[in-house]
Amino acid sequence: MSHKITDVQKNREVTISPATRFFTETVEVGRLSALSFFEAGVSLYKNERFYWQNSDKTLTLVGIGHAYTLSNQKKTNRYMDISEKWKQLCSVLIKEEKDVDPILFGGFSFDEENRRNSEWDEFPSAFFVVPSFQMKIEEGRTLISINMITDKKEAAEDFERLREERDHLIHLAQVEEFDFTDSNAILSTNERNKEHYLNAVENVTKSIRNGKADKAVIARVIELQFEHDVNDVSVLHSISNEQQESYHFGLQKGNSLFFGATPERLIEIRDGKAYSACVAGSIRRGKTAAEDRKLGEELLGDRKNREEHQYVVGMISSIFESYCNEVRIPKAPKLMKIRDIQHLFTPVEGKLGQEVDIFSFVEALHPTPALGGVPTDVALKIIGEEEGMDRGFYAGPIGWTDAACNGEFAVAIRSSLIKEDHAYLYAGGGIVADSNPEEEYEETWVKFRPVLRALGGKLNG
Ligand SMILES: C=C(O[C@H]1C=CC=C(C(=O)O)[C@@H]1O)C(=O)O
Ligand SMILES: [Mg+2]
Repeated sequence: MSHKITDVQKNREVTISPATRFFTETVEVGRLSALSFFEAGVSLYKNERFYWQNSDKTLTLVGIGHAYTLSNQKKTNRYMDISEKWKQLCSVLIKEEKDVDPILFGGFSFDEENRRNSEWDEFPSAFFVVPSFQMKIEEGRTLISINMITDKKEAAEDFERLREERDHLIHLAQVEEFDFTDSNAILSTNERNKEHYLNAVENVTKSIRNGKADKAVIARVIELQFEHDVNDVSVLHSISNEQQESYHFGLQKGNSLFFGATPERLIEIRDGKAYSACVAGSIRRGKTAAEDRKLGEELLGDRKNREEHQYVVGMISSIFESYCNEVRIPKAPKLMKIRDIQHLFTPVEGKLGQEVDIFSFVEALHPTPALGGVPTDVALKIIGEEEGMDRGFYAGPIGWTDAACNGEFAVAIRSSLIKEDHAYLYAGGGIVADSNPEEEYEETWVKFRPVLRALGGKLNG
């Protein structure tokens, strides 16, 4: 059994100096389960792991250990701050042709202006990690990299120890029989404050009718208490199995795991093109195929839902028009049918005229009116006044980038924060002039379902 490489790990807080170097080395292995690799890191890197799979299932990432963390405590300039620090690190990257680009993975809080004491206290306004051990599964290939950032002149020995550790993790992932089906027994479910939520929706519709805003997304939280600490890997396993159409993510920090299965891409940059998605407007799935079709038709023709959706299309398309050439946006939304819910969906794509920093795209897009509202600043103020909670990383951008400026961020909805034997689940909905509080309340239950099921909770309806 190898041990944790503490002297290498200590370097994770180094600030970039003229001596700093960023080493990476990749090996290709045979097929290896991503969650087995994640779990192989449990004893030595229990709270320093992440997991990501895109909705197309063409990319899976696992990170174990922190070669470096980037965080930001400030309210302003957090996107460019992370971007600049990452660029500095990449400028001292030493890699060979065969090596995969190191990944920076993490996310941003929803709104730094509206933080309060809460379950999110250990999450700063931005939190990103360069993993010590990085797994990337793409195009049928499984690539494991070591990343090491150091100021030491003589780093060969440290690197050799990381190689031993890597081999140990790969071996464990290959042979260990991990139990992914560990069930999490729930002791209680606390809706916190239903009345508060219903009143908030009522107040927001009034404000909208009075012309204060066009739309604002109001969310709520439910809290689960478990008999034991929740098993992180079994939750990730369950959510990935059940939510085939969504992005899957898990990010550990301190004693917490933030995880979810979101259908909503914020931005992807790939080969000089940018992709986003407008996902807003919802209805439940039908019990039969015929009822499902009928509900889908109803959603496509529903004025309130079309209005919720159109604000998102308006905002995302105007950002794309300013960043891209050849912007393509279908005229009318389609249906996105996922396991528990149907949404109105409009894909957006454009060609980038020049290299665009993915963080500046994230900054321009976040929050879209699918999570914030219209106008954005007024909606954020309304959310701060009416919701009465800290969204933390819920509804914020979560994803990855690499040294070549590629990357993808999704919107962290259908998500939950697990803290040992507690879980906090978040769901919200777009409120417009003729929204109805009870109907919105029901819609949040449909949105809680994926995460509630993954946590072993009972489903409402
Ligand atoms: C804010 C959430 O969903 C957004 C995304 C899709 C549909 C939405 C809606 O119909 O209200 C919301 O705008 C959430 O799931 O917590
Ligand atoms: Mg809605």
